[in-house]
Amino acid sequence: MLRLLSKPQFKRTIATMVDLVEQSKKLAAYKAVDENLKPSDKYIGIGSGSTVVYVAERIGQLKRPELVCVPTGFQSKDLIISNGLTLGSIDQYCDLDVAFDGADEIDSQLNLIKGGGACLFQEKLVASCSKKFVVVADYRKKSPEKLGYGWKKGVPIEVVPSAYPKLLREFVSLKGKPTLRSGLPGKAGPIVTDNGNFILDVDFGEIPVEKVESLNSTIKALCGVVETGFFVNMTSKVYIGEENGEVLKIDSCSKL
Ligand SMILES: O=C(CO)[C@H](O)[C@H](O)COP(=O)(O)O
Repeated sequence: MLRLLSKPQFKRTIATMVDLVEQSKKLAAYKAVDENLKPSDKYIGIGSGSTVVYVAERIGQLKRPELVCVPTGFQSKDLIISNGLTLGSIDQYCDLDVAFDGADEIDSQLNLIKGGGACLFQEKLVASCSKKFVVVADYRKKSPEKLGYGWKKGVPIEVVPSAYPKLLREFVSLKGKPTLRSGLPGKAGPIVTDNGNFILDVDFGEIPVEKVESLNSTIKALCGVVETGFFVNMTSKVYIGEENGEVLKIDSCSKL
């Protein structure tokens, strides 16, 4: 029988759910750092988002002043500095030992959708400069069969501002539903990325694992596209914090 929760009960339930998600992010991030940051590593990529906050926190606790951390955007730079880590930039250090980052969705081949925080270009640059790309996420991000199953906001695509009207048309021809990401409520008009570009969120519905790579290539070939939020064949390992407090570790041999 359906029982309605009182307002305080509802608030407590939401608070418990939020705690559970935060806890799972932290457990995944700590384990990923502990298992992947080797004593010989020196150059580290630090991604963006709320899960990577715990990656930076953990690395900060290790007190390794020799580490140089390369950010994927403004938030990430701030995280590096506030955790007492040494900041580098990708144009100084383009040969990284390992990069840690979050994801918006993960399929069974470890393809990702990223860019929920509008940092996808620099995230992909840093990931592609890293020997190992380690993803940290909570249990809500798993969509083994189809990207777009859990993540309903569309695939983030960073575009050159002057090209966006032409790209809106082209995404419709590709059977997508594009939306120019708005800066509201903080800013009237579109979001402007750390690279001075716009973000189009394009809803392609649910995308089967075997179609991700070709869709990504088609989008990349359009004039005006800077980068897509699909990360294909890039992920070395994924650490997922589960609801029960365990951390699921997946690599290319043990797919999701
Ligand atoms: O791609 C990203 C930002 O552009 C983030 O890594 C992604 O949105 C995941 O963020 P969170 O850890 O907060 O869920």
